[in-house]
Amino acid sequence: MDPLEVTAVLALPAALSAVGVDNVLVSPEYSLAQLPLHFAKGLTGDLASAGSSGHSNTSRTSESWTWEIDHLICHFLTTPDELTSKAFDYIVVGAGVRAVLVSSLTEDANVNVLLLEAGGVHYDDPVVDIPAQFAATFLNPKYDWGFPVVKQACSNNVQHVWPRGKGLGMIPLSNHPPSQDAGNWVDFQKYSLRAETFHPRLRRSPTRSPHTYNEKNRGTSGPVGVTDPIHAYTADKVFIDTLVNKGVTGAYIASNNVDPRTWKRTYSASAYLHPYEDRQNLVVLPNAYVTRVLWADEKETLKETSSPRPELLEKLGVDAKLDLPGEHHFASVVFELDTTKADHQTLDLFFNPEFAKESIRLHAEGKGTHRTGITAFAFLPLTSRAPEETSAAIGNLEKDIKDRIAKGEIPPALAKQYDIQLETLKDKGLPDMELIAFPGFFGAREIPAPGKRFLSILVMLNHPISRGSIVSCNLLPLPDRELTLEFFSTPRPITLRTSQRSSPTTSRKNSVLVEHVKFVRSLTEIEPFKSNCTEVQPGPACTTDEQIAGASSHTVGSCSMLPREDGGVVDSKLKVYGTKNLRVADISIVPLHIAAHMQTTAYAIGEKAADIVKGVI
Ligand SMILES: Cc1cc2nc3c(=O)[nH]c(=O)nc-3n(C[C@H](O)[C@H](O)[C@H](O)COP(=O)(O)OP(=O)(O)OC[C@H]3O[C@@H](n4cnc5c(N)ncnc54)[C@H](O)[C@@H]3O)c2cc1C
Repeated sequence: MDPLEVTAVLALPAALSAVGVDNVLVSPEYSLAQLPLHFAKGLTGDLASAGSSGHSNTSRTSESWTWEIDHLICHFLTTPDELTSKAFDYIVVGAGVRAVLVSSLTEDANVNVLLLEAGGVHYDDPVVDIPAQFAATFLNPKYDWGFPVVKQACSNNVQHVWPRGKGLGMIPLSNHPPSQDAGNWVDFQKYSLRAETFHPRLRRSPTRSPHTYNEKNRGTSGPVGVTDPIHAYTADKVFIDTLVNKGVTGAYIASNNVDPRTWKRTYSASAYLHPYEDRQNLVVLPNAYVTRVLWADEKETLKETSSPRPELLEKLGVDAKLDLPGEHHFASVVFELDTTKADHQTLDLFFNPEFAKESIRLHAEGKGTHRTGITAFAFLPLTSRAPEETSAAIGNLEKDIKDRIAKGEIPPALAKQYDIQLETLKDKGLPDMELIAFPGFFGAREIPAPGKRFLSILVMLNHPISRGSIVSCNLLPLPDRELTLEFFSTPRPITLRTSQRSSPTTSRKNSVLVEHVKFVRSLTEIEPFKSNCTEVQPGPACTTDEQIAGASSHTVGSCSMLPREDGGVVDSKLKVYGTKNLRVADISIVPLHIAAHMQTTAYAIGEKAADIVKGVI
């Protein structure tokens, strides 16, 4: 069969259906995560209502689609009607990391690019710009799609929600170059350095844990501003000193995507789009939800996203290969801080409207807590928990996987991934467990009484064994998806039998993640955690593994760059197999999870994609 050729995209409203193209870049891959639904309510103070300057707004329901675009924001934004008469060399769908590509392609004034973004524009929006407000975007429909996922018995039938960025430019905050297990390190380093300018901290606080960095791994002239935090929390010191006293290394103060000249966040739209709004060859249309890519022969259509399950896509007349998205599994343990031991200033203070208001005022003067996001992290090898127990557990896991491969329960492509993951888990130098010291309340259950201060330790699994799925249920009028997380299931659970406390019935949930949660709970036996922190969630009443089980964020791999026979969706030039001019250029091409948050990798992908699409490499 001849490769499929893209001729147009179909976006809502219907007026856009005739937009012609030579090339199409498709992205919209959403990551999975579960976050406490109430979380964002408290932290914003009155900021949410102070809110965005209201540049654009779209309300979307399954019945209606409303357009309200404010033309005044900047001239490169346009309306659907203006577009129908134009032809473009490239149509880019989704303005996450693809903003990098758009900026690079439009350097050539002869190349016309249309960028269609389903969300709105957030320039000059304090919720986005102010670093300490990062949590205010979570599950807020203005910034976050917040997809509900299918409830599953293997994760206690909890209703998880899957946050995904919505709007012009991906806006993550904490900045973590991955460990060197991330594939081609030299290539990665080249492109990630190209994206950032690192600003070392202007002033140093000798009493707090220092930020350390290797100059060779920091960029000096890229568009994304990154700095080490001006402000570190007392809770960070409690966290880091406790890990040091426990004898494990890997805790540090991380950098944030913040420009210290303005103390505002930098994100892909502010770095790669806003500065180029006078380019006549760039047309950006926000609030444009792409529903279909139209092929030249008009016989076949491809769903706007993902690499769904063949049997379901058959019903939709869509040809697709594999669906194996992976996810950083996630849980949290919340501790109340004892303020008689130290003046623990945490993000909980934003629950107080007066404090929140004063913080906004201070930020405008370049002062105060609003300049900083999350600061303290630790990346630890699985083996740092309890070396002997852990290596026995990894042995059990390996045996379990091999048995299932022998029974034909695990497809060959996934078996290859498991081989790599098992080697990573065994490696004493590579991190598998990530701990985030969140200076405030970040729990999945009830909101705490006002006035208290908290330290939440977020526990993330860097190399999860489970795989989820994203399945298209219908194409039009609006796309609908079935999102499944499959936490603790691959497809049936793979267990680590390390805990003496676990009975045979509870061992089903005795996953690596649960072991990590137990590690965090055990920190209360060590100083300074011991005197400063009392566990409130999941709380002392929670003693079985089932009760501990949690959820996650950061999905990759729904359009993996792999050989076709291993279930790959794109080739090494980002081209979707079997097509002539359709590419995917975003985090969904990463086939296997890495020990880092994803934005640095996403920017590296964006920078390299620009070289690929322009034919530089
Ligand atoms: C809540 C949350 C917090 C995070 N925090 C961090 C962090 O602190 N540090 C870090 O390193 N990483 C973080 N990440 C991960 C990081 O943000 C993502 O890995 C990264 O944004 C992925 O970039 P992307 O371009 O692939 O996708 P996205 O950034 O999700 O961009 C996809 C874009 O496409 C648009 N879109 C989707 N469907 C359509 C359609 N049909 N038509 C048109 N447009 C469409 C969406 O609205 C969105 O703007 C976080 C992720 C989440 C969800």
